[in-house]
Formats: sequence, C-alpha cells, structure tokens
Amino acid sequence: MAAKIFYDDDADLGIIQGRKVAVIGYGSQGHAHALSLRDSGVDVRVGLPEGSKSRAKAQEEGLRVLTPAEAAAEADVISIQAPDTVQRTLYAQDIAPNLKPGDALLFSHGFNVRFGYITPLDGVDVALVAPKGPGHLVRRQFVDGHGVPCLVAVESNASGKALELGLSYAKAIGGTRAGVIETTFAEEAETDLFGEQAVLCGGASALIQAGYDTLVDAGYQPEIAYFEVLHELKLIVDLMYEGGIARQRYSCSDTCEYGDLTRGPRIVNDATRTEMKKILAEIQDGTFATEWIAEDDNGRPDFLRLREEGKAHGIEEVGFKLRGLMSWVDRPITETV
Ligand SMILES: NC(=O)C1=CN([C@@H]2O[C@H](COP(=O)(O)OP(=O)(O)OC[C@H]3O[C@@H](n4cnc5c(N)ncnc54)[C@H](OP(=O)(O)O)[C@@H]3O)[C@@H](O)[C@H]2O)C=CC1
Ligand SMILES: CC[C@](O)(C(C)=O)C(=O)O
Ligand SMILES: [Mg+2]
Ligand SMILES: [Mg+2]
Repeated sequence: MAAKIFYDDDADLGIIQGRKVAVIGYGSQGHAHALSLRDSGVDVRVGLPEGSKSRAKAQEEGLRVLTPAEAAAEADVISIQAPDTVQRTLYAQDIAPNLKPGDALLFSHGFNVRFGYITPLDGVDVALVAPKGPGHLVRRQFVDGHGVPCLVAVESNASGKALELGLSYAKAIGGTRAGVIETTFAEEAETDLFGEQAVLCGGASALIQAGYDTLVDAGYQPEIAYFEVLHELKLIVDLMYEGGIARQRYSCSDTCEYGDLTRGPRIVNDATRTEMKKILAEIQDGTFATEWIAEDDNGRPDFLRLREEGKAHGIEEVGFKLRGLMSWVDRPITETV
C-alpha cells in the first residue's frame, strides 16, 4: 500500500492556533516544538518540574514555564516531550489527573503507548507527531524555512478530528514542509528504535569507531583516520541525502565505486543482516523496552559506563582538536535558537 503523505496544503494551522498547548519537557524535541509552535502563532506554555535545569532556558526565550501538572491543567493539548523513561510516572502523577474530556495528548515517540507503560484515558484524543530527526535540527530547519519529515498516528480519536489536530501541530513545527506520513504508534515505535540502534546511531557509530581503530592500529596517523572515516562521512551522506546512493556513486571515483560495490557487502554481510533481524525481533517482542526500563530503574549502570567508554575513545580527542581548526564545523547545540 502506498504511504499516505501530507504536505502544507493538507494541514490547517488554524486548528492548533485555536488550542492551548502545553509542551512538557524542554530538551532536544521540547524546545524545538515549543519555540516553533510559538513562532507559528500558537498559545504555548512549557511544563517543567521545580528545579529543572531547563527552566532557565525556556524562560530566557520568553516562554511561560509552569509545573507539568499546572501546564496540563491549563492546556487542552498536552505534548509530552520528557524522556521516555520518565513518561509513565509523569503521566500518572501530573497529566492524567488534569486531563479533561476533549483534551488531546500528543507524543513524539510511541514507546510508552506501544509497550504498555501508558494506557491513556478514554475521552481524550491520543496522537503522535514524530519528527524523523534530532530536535535541535528540527528547530534549525524550521528557522531556515525548511522542515524535518514527521510521522503522524492516531491511537484514540475521541473528537473524530485527532488526525487533523496532529497534522496542524506538525505544520506548526515545520513537518508538513517536508512531508508527514500516516502510521500507527506500533510502526513508529518499532521502526524508530530499529533505525537508531542498527543504522543511524548504533550501527554508524560502531562502524566509524571500528574503521578508525583499524587504521590507527595499523600505524596510520589518527588525524588522517579521523578525516577519512568520520569527517568525510558527513560529506558522503550529504550526497546520499540530496540524491540517494546513486548520486554518491556518481560523485565518487570509479575506483571508489568498485570498492564500494565489492567490499561493502563484506562489511554488512549475512551475519550483520542476521543480527539486524535479531535486534528487530527484540524490539518487536518488547525485550528491548523491558531491558531499558529496568536499566533506568536501576540507576543506568551499563548506560553510564558505556557512555563514558565512548567519550574516552581516541577518536573523540582527535576530533575535538581538528574541529577546533574548522570554525564552520562546530555549530553550537542550543535550546535558545
Ligand atoms: N531527541 C530527539 O531528537 C528525539 C526524541 N524523540 C522523543 O521525544 C521525547 C523527548 O526526548 P528528548 O527530546 O530526547 O528528551 P531530552 O532528554 O532532550 O529532554 C527532556 C526534557 O524533559 C525534562 N524533564 C525531565 N523530567 C521531567 C519531568 N518529570 N517532567 C517534565 N519534564 C521533565 C528535562 O528537563 P531537565 O533539564 O530538568 O532534565 C528536559 O527538558 C522522547 O519521547 C523521545 O523518544 C523523538 C524524536 C527524536
Ligand atoms: C535517531 C534517534 C532518534 O530516534 C531521533 C533523533 O530521531 C532519537 O530517539 O533521538
Ligand atoms: Mg527517530
Ligand atoms: Mg528515537
């Protein structure tokens, strides 16, 4: 079945402009949504706990900051942009008690609903507007007049207009400039987790580190290894982003292309594809969700150790030094754009 894709002309900005929106959380996605909603003429407030380090950032941007419970009570569209691991408690303690019939609950990832950590109350619309990109770039693209594609899904359609509401919200954050695909919470949650684990973040980071280690262990200069497997990857991926893998192959040499075609499948081989299927199965049967929630409940010991090991990898120090000599590369990540 062909994907149903919505663009600017398919969405009515007036719907979200007529609602009171609470964005709960002001991190990567939350700041992008809150600022772009405001810039799109929407009545928006931010919900953050007392003592949250994000409060000052939101206030610096002139946004009104309330507690999550106050924001949920005041608004009629509650957009949950807190970390997936805190959402079940946040929903039970601060949001559910303040939901009224006719309200709408929006997510940007289907994790908690798909894996059963949140079962929304009857009588409210429950929808998903999931940007397919990091929040800081969702905001950067919006400001630049572009947009990051989104997925939209409706879990509960109490008003009969939940899809229209989701599309209107997506338009306000720039999503319909790029295209918004209709899906389900399950399809969004499962494909998003697979993409970030196997390809975009897990797969790509492991590939870069392994390539760097291979060159450095063989005696090549770390700076050359960094430029070869990390810096240039962005330039290669830019060509794929602009014109697909075919454009990357067009722009690179025939020597490169022959090596790409014959050696690439030795790196991503049958064993890799088998592992990808196992990773997808662990997502689909809930193994990953259970493991991650338990890890978080236990204080994240493995997560924190692995994060520190990643920061200590040699490629980080070399990259820090080289990026410092290319003023245009290190664009600051900020919540106050
Ligand atoms: N990161 C991304 O680009 C993407 C994220 N998503 C989804 O967006 C959602 C948000 O993720 P992300 O933007 O990465 O989150 P971040 O970790 O970047 O930010 C979380 C924000 O929530 C705040 N927060 C923490 N606890 C609470 C609480 N109890 N109540 C209210 N606010 C709280 C944090 O404040 P403090 O400063 O105090 O920590 C921070 O402002 C998740 O569902 C995620 O899967 C979807 C697409 C991409
Ligand atoms: C790729 C990671 C992501 O899914 C995203 C930026 O889209 C996330 O959860 O951060
Ligand atoms: Mg994603
Ligand atoms: Mg994700």
